[in-house]
Amino acid sequence: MGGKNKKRKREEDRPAIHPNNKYAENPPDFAHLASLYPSFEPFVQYSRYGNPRIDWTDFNATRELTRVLLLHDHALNWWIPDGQLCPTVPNRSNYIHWLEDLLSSNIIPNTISSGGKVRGFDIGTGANCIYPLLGASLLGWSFVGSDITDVAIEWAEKNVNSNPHISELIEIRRVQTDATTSSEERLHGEESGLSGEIDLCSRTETEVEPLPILPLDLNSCENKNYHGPPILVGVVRGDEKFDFCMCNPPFFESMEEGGLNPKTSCGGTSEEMVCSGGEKAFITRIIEDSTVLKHSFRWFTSMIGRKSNLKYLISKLWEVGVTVVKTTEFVQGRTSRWGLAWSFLPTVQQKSSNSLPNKNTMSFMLEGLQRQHGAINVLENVKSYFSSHGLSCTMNTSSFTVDVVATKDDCDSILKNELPITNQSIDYQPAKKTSNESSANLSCDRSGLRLSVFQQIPGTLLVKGSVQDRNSPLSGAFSVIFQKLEEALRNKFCTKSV
Ligand SMILES: C[S@@+](CC[C@H](N)C(=O)[O-])C[C@H]1O[C@@H](n2cnc3c(N)ncnc32)[C@H](O)[C@@H]1O
Repeated sequence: MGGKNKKRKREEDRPAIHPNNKYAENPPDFAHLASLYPSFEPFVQYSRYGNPRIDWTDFNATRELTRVLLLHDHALNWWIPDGQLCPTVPNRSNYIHWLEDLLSSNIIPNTISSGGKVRGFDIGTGANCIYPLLGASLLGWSFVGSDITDVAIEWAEKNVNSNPHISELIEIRRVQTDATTSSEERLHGEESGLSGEIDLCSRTETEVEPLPILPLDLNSCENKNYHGPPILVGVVRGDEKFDFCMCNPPFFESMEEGGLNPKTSCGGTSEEMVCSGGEKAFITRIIEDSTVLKHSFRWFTSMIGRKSNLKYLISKLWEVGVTVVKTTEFVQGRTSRWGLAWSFLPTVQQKSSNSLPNKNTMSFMLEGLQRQHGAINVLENVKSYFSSHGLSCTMNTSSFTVDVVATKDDCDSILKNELPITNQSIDYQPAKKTSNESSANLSCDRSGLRLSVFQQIPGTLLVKGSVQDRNSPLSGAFSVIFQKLEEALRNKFCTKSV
């Protein structure tokens, strides 16, 4: 009984289909579709209570369902050859709608696309080309869809060309497969011949600009590196800009690992489902590529099949210095997938604080913190940052504030030195501000700064700073000092493995 309740509770807690998804309120009606499409009719069976269903273990049934849903609900002509990965339309639509949310959230200012037209890059578009087809037909987005196999390129192009109303919006781009690169080779573009790796597939040939050397220690990616063809670096041209990239990666390291879900048959060849190191290595490569192409995309995103990989990948992201990480869960039936998004562009919040150097109040978010790094821990480190520069600080653990007293010389000391935040133990000072000295500090030649730490949601803290005396010498240096504090706290809290 308890077990049943727990299970029901778990299912209630699971995130639902995206509210903008066409199927959120109206799931596919098999009986209605069967009455409209005679080719679908033989695949629909009825329970003894008259409920229509299809046999999910029959590839032909799932493919025909996808075909009629794309035709009926999206006016799209579509087909794939036997055995190719067959997408489920409601599930794939969720990813598109999540991207729509990200783009409209304005977390990252819209500096990339021109004229409000959204442009995306679908890594591994597959024979089914499902994301560009849905993105273009639902939202008018334009896409480059890349892939490595002949069958994917051939059928993706067929699927695009069968839909003349959106075909102008989608370019299918072949990635050359003979250019498999190890991490070491990729570090030296000229050795791997990156400039020759693109087959632009009937588009005008454009040479890829030389790419900078990757700033990462690639050996740190355990021993299961990705050794396949290029993914973004060497495929995206130097002059291209995208609002986002997306990817449903090859999840598995081998077909055996993938196994076959006996309850469904969505097809999927080894080229589609398998790569060296599985999704963890594939997405790690996307992350590495994103450090090189950080200004070419507003958002980098990928789907993730295993929750255990999510933690590793998030920690990798903070290591490479992203400004923001977002995650979501995609649920269809009993299957969960996760969405991971990141960017290197200044978030709107960071941008607005940076663009107002003489502001008296600034703030930043620390996201993706490990559980043991709570507000108190961050507060202690704020105090230690200032006291390590010789400033006098009072920490109040009730209001979660640190009051800093600084002379002009103190300010100069912080601006000149870059002392790292250490793990030094901290002497707590009384929470109450009692000494006369403290009030005197806030006047005349001495100035006061107040730093506050707020818990937003688990794992996310807001750090706010405000100048207490607008005429103080500290006021002019406040934004620089605050940015240095932000950098030090990010280095301390946002770079360790989760
Ligand atoms: C899991 S399938 C996804 C297909 C389709 N996007 C979908 O969601 O159904 C992964 C795709 O990635 C392609 N792929 C593998 N390595 C690639 C690479 N380096 N660049 C581009 N595509 C790649 C495979 O050929 C395959 O079509």
